[in-house]
Amino acid sequence: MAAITRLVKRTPYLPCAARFLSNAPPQKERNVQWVFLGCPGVGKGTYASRLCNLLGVPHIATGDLVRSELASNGPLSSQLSEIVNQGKLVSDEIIMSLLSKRLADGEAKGESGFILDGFPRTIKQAEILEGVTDIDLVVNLKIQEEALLAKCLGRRICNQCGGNFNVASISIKGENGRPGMVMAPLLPPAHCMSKLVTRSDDTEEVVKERLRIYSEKSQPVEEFYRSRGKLLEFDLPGGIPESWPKLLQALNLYDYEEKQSVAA
Ligand SMILES: Nc1ncnc2c1ncn2[C@@H]1O[C@H](COP(=O)(O)OP(=O)(O)O)[C@@H](O)[C@H]1O
Repeated sequence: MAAITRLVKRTPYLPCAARFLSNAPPQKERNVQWVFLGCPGVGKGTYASRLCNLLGVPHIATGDLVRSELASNGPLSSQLSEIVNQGKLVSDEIIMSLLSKRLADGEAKGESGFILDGFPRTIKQAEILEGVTDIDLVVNLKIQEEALLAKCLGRRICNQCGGNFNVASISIKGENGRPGMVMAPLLPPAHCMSKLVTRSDDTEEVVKERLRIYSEKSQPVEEFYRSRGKLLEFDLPGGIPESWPKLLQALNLYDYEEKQSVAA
């Protein structure tokens, strides 16, 4: 984490989304350092990568780092493949080493700021992160539990362009005061259709284990950040068309997106 430590020492931080957009005179600003938390399948990757495009910061997903290490057939590959395909968590040491390397590579390329997705996933990881840098904001994405399994099982990746899609069509009836929810599938363009693959850890058995591990090991991380006043809870009201504008509003970024699209 040397890269991240140096990064922080050089630059003061903006503590939250509202400050990020405030009209206060610019300080020596650095880009946002945000974290996305949420159960497997909730949509962390989708919303984190959209926000990263908007804010011009890298989207760093530790799941992607693990998958690319696996695909490299390096010394850790067989150990990682067993852990990931059982739905277990990779050790904190391995994750910290993959993440430090990713941050150092980014820093060498001149990256500043980030949105972390899938990290921290344990209290130990949150403590290590807190020891080396300031996180401005932690977004805790939530969705009705019934939708999670279907969303994970519907995930598809295009093995050519790497795009993420979802073939699940979700419709949950509202009852006992709980609102209903409809989520249309997120289908790929025609040229990706025949190249869709499913992640090897997105089987029903493994997803259920990942959800169990999330509540045991990762849910306490929500409280870690809540107690520090950094947690923004966000209940996804539906699919991207309903959720994206509301997320921007919650982050005080609605006008920012409009200004960016006018400038483009
Ligand atoms: N921060 C982390 N700590 C430990 N293991 C991780 C971490 N991030 C990713 N992994 C490993 O990579 C797998 C895939 O992660 P990810 O793509 O984030 O999946 P999910 O869809 O469950 O959010 C996890 O099940 C776990 O084995």
